[in-house]
Amino acid sequence: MSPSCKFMQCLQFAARKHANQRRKDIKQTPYINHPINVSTILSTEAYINDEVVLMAALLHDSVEDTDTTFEEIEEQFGSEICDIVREVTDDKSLAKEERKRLQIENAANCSTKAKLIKLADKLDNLRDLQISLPVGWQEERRNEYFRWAKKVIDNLRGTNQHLEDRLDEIFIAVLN
Ligand SMILES: Nc1nc2c(ncn2[C@@H]2O[C@H](COP(=O)(O)OP(=O)(O)O)[C@@H](OP(=O)(O)OP(=O)(O)O)[C@H]2O)c(=O)[nH]1
Ligand SMILES: [Mn+2]
Repeated sequence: MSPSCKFMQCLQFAARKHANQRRKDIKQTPYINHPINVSTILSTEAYINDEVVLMAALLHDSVEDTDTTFEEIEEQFGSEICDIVREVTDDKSLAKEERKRLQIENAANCSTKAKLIKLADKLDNLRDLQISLPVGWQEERRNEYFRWAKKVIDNLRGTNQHLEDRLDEIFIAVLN
């Protein structure tokens, strides 16, 4: 199976939008590696072949973290993908504590497609955290992220056993 023309355009769009952004690690990894990882995890580890999900994964942080608007996404990639991106986008106008609380509270009410992206997003972030501490973070902040992520994941269960198993392996290794 080869990726569709639409999928490749989506990859280009996400790469352009995240072009000047870096991850928080010491190596300043290009940010686009993370949306690519999330889409790849869904394809290779969760066995998802629905391109709507794989494309929404590429776009999942574009509105939250770049100048991308939902209107742009809807115009370029359609309303179904746009609605999924909307579901996985935090409202940055809210205080961080409130955003984190809402992720836990709203997780169970998401669509299955949005839940898949949330599972893969957390899995990639937790893997990064296992490898290294983001610049400026102390050990306690990493532990707090692990504890919070488990609360979000606990409200997403029953969505994809492959991803939930990978996440549980991490929680067993890092939480007591
Ligand atoms: N582990 C890790 N995370 C990094 C790194 N660079 C950037 N991030 C991003 O940081 C976010 C987690 O950090 P927080 O302090 O909790 O959130 P904040 O950036 O919104 O303030 C994640 O956002 P997110 O994808 O929107 O997910 P989430 O906020 O739903 O967890 C993650 O993608 C890195 O090097 N390692
Ligand atoms: Mn993300």
